[in-house]
Amino acid sequence: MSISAKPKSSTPEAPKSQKKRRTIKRCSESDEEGTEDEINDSAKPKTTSEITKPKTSTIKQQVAEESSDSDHEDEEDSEEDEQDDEDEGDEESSDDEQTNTKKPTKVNPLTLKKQISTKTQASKRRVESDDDVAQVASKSKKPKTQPAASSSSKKKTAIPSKRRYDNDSEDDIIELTSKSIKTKSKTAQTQSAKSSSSTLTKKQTFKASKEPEVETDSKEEDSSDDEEAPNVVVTEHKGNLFDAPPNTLLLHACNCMGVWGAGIALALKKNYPHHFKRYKEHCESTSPNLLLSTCLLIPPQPTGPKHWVGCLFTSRKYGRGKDTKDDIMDNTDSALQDMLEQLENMGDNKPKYTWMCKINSGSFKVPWSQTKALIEALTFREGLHIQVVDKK
Ligand SMILES: Nc1ncnc2c1ncn2[C@@H]1O[C@H](COP(=O)(O)OP(=O)(O)OC[C@H]2O[C@H](OP(=O)(O)O)[C@H](O)[C@@H]2O)[C@@H](O)[C@H]1O
Repeated sequence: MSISAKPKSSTPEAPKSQKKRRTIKRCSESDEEGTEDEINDSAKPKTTSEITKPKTSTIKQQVAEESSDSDHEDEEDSEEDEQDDEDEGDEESSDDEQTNTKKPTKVNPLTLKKQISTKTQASKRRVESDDDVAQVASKSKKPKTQPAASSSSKKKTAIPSKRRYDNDSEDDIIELTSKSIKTKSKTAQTQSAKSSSSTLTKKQTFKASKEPEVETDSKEEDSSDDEEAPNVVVTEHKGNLFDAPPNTLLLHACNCMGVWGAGIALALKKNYPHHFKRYKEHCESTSPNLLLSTCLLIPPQPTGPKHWVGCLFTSRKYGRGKDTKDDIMDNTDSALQDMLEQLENMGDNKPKYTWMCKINSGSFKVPWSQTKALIEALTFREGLHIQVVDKK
């Protein structure tokens, strides 16, 4: 099977030479709450391998960064100050250097779509492959600039995940009838039906509308590789992210420093203290370099809103030490793909809905249109509708 590497750039000649891929342990593994353990035992997905996913992240050799964010709480300032000691140069010089040493990240949506589709399909097989390793297993370098790279160059490493699911919470969840979601989903399906005849037209279909597989066994793998997964569908509306129905995944962008100190992250910290605790513990137990470009899915907690919180590690630091826009986009792409892989491996235990704020568009200062285009270029075999909610 030929696996195409995910293109991270329209300029293949400019490899992101300083990036490496690593494997990290999922956050859920670090859960120490007895209740959660019990829940996990009782609500364990069908097989361990189903909740085992290849963990990937991109390590960026830390070019001179500095961060001196003063917008955060004292304890967070302290943390950042510690990090500042590791940094050198000011924000501008850091950005300049990063810009000079890293490739542009403009993505060709069509190329990306095709290659991501292939990658996603390949990743599931990798989960069951041979590479179960310890928490910090080295990974092959992510071939972000080699669209035609061989499968070995993008090989991921499967990590046994002890992901926990709050079965009680899910039992409590009422079958929701989010009219807007259903209406938009139907619209997406309709659009898909109209566009399905053209391979060049972006598909917006969900699994329910997927045509039955008729391939023979011998061709099953090849046909799976060739099968074009539907694009992730994004719709937007005004509102409060926290008004999502139960069993919704709330996605937001995070730094890797264990700090939710501003913007929607701060609001999450106040409204979802247990989720924040999980996030913080995860950051404290894992190197920022390993967290970057990954996604942490925190299930509903025993108390508080029955929401999942999805932390997309799109920047290593925050404030003035945040990554460049190009790097944030790059990291966002990888983190979202990581999220999709996890969702796929969850099977029926995945969150029912997915809501997102306009990630990266606040503190991280990346125009929302760029992030949105990136998300819409993603594909997901089971189909995914992300409702973007913004207060403004
Ligand atoms: N209740 C609500 N419902 C719906 N939308 C809401 C909302 N509240 C705010 N928004 C909008 O949500 C978007 C994102 O804006 P944000 O600045 O928050 O996030 P971002 O992704 O640019 O940056 C991430 C870093 O910001 C944080 O703070 P620190 O790094 O600690 O400094 C993190 O920790 C990360 O590191 C903006 O459109 C806001 O209008």
